Amino acid sequence: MRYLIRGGRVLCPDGSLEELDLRIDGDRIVEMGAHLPLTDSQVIDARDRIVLPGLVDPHVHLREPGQTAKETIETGTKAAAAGGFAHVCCMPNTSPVIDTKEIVEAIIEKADSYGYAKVHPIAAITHGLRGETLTDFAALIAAGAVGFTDDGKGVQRADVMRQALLCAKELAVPIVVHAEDETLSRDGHLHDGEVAKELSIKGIPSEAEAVMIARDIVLSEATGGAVHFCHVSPKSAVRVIRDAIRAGIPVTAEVTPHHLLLTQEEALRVGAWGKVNPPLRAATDRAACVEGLIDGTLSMIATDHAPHTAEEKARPIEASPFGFVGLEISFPLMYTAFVHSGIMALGKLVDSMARIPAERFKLHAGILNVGGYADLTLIDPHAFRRVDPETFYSKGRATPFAGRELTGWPTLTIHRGKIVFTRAAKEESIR
Ligand SMILES: NC(=O)N[C@@H](CC(=O)O)C(=O)O
Ligand SMILES: [Zn+2]
Ligand SMILES: [Zn+2]
Repeated sequence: MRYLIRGGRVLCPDGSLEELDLRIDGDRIVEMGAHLPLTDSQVIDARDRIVLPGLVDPHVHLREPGQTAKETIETGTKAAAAGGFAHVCCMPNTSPVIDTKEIVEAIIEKADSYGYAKVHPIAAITHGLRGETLTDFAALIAAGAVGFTDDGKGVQRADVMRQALLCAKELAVPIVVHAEDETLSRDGHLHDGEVAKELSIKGIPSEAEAVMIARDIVLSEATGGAVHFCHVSPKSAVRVIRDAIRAGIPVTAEVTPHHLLLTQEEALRVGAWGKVNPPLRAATDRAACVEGLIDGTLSMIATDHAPHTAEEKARPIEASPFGFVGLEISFPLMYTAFVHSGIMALGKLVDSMARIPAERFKLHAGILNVGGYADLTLIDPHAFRRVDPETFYSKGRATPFAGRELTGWPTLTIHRGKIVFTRAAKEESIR
């Protein structure tokens, strides 16, 4: 199949927007230029659209194998396509845990058979996420794993983390850190602040996250093993990561749209739909995350898409699991808050949502160029729509952003030369 994507403003690798046509042949971009001839290609009208590289999300939970009432590889990758993502890294806290090469291979194969988006498993650091013995990193990488994490839990033992970093250095992959010291976080449900106090709910202090980040920076420096910090949320953590990067220690970090845009007060408004780990914190923490995004300390945006069933997220806060969905609204959330508002250049946002995560996990993705894979996303920078969880492809419905008016919605997603998502024209602007 040949497509001619015509008349759009294309985000070029140097960050500029240029009115260019793109030709796709098979799974590749074969031509980019002004006013390309039709030559037996099917036209995709991209006037009034911005053309971006397919986005890359370094942190999603697809829940397969084992938790298919929450999500499946099929529904999760459909949600990715609807959010403009061509690549997602999936987390290993499934059941069974992604700790064998057979499970890694099965996930990749299944995702490829659907073809909505590429899935790159991040395998477990330790068997069963028990925090004790390392998995077979080399075998898991050979099967397609792009990093290692015990996400959902922090690796409590420093000796185990040091060993993991030594192996990671040897194999040139990052250790992806969910930072949570359980001696400080245990039994907590919300940020340890005013709202938790008001609701008489046990809190999770910022230090539970920051002390483990500080520990792993020290271990990264000592071993030379690379660390990627997940979903950074407290001010203290942003500061120590910034210092570590300045000191040349091989660390990177991601931040979520929810930690950039929301605070602990959400619990009063949306209850368990705003319960997430790490928790939505204080206004000073949120401001520090924004500062970290702007200055490049937090160089990647991750959704931490964490679907649960409607029943689970309808429970009272203390009985509900941590996490909510994000894939289908992450780009419009970020675009509206940071680009439409004039705070950040589009090129920088897309770097943080495509090029930089692709580089970190060595994915062939994240920029538009001739000869590269035809993974791309058309964005409507004009229309405003409200977030309506009922329209999600994900099985998850919970999000504290329900009802928000956003712009910058993906209207068409192409993955490996195939159209994998189009937004229905009837979903027109509300403004
Ligand atoms: N973020 C969450 O609140 N939940 C995640 C686990 C995690 O990312 O730590 C989940 O798997 O549900
Ligand atoms: Zn986590
Ligand atoms: Zn996660």
